[in-house]
Amino acid sequence: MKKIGVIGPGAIGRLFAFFLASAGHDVLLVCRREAQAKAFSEQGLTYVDLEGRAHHLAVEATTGGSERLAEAHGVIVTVKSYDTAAAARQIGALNRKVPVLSLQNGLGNAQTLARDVAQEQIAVALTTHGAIAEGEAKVWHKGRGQTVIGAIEAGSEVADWWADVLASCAPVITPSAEIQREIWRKAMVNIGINPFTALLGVKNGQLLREPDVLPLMRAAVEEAEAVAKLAGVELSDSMERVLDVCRHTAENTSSMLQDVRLGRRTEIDAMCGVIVQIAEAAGLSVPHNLFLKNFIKKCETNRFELTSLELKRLFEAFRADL
Ligand SMILES: NC(=O)C1=CN([C@@H]2O[C@H](COP(=O)(O)OP(=O)(O)OC[C@H]3O[C@@H](n4cnc5c(N)ncnc54)[C@H](OP(=O)(O)O)[C@@H]3O)[C@@H](O)[C@H]2O)C=CC1
Ligand SMILES: CC(C)(CO)C(=O)C(=O)O
Repeated sequence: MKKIGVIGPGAIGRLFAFFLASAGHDVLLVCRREAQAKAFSEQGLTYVDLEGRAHHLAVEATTGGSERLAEAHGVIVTVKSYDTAAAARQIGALNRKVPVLSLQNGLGNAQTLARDVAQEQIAVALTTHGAIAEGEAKVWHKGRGQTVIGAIEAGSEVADWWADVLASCAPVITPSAEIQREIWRKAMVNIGINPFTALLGVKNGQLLREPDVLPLMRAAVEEAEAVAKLAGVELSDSMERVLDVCRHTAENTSSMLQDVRLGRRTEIDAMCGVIVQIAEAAGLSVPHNLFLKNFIKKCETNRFELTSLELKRLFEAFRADL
């Protein structure tokens, strides 16, 4: 059994912490707020399974960051992409080699971790499990998913180490020798779903019933596929995958819709933002991704919801002004 630190015990961190702890691993939840660490220490971790049954486990939690992580055999990063740099610094301060797993969405998390952590220590996992955090110490498991794991450095054994640790507890772990490709594939799905659900205020499945919006989703995903190609990753059929995920996660409230509803920052910069950045550097026009990036930013500061016709007209006006 291993001692595993989880930096960022929000929805997905709590879900995997529960999987690990219930398989007998020793889990340390690394929080950034004292109130959260206190809630875990006093109430334990509550996991509500897919049938709605609640399970409680005692867990260790700290705001002690690097000092308390000193004993960990491995560290999982489950902060949002814009907080990855802070988590990387905490791991870098350990000053020793420890297997690290980025269990996050978005483009660029592994590169951010690699500023403070040796590349050979870093693995990335992409998961389609769905989880919603409630309060400080409870998580609802909202969709059974699959998890793909790969190392970012060829030849590194770090992904096998993590696959072994997680195989005992998290359902369906698939090792991948092509993790960069998986990261881009997941980004395509997030670009095709997340900003649209957030702007319309709808669950994932509703997008399938929005004829005014489906062409915008397709165009955004095709722009992102062209940018992936510039980055050396050839993808095809991304829109079909988007539609498939909408069907399979029809009742999900996407993470971006949850964020805007709660007045939190979204991960748009690590999705459409990266697409815009790479495209601009290469002189490629990506109006749909630029539109989504700009309007999600507006939505973060001043929440609004649009009808699909309003969204279509807003994009047409935006494009005419470019
Ligand atoms: N939820 C889901 O179903 C899925 C999420 N993902 C991805 O997983 C990642 C995490 O998402 P999710 O769990 O939903 O996000 P949450 O916002 O629920 O959780 C993130 C947590 O990280 C904490 N945090 C941020 N910085 C630090 C730090 N330096 N030290 C300690 N804690 C920190 C936050 O603390 P605070 O409470 O103080 O803000 C918050 O509790 C994202 O990239 C997301 O896209 C992927 C698949 C599914
Ligand atoms: C796959 C999807 C779209 C599921 O909701 C997701 O990853 C998210 O919400 O961030």
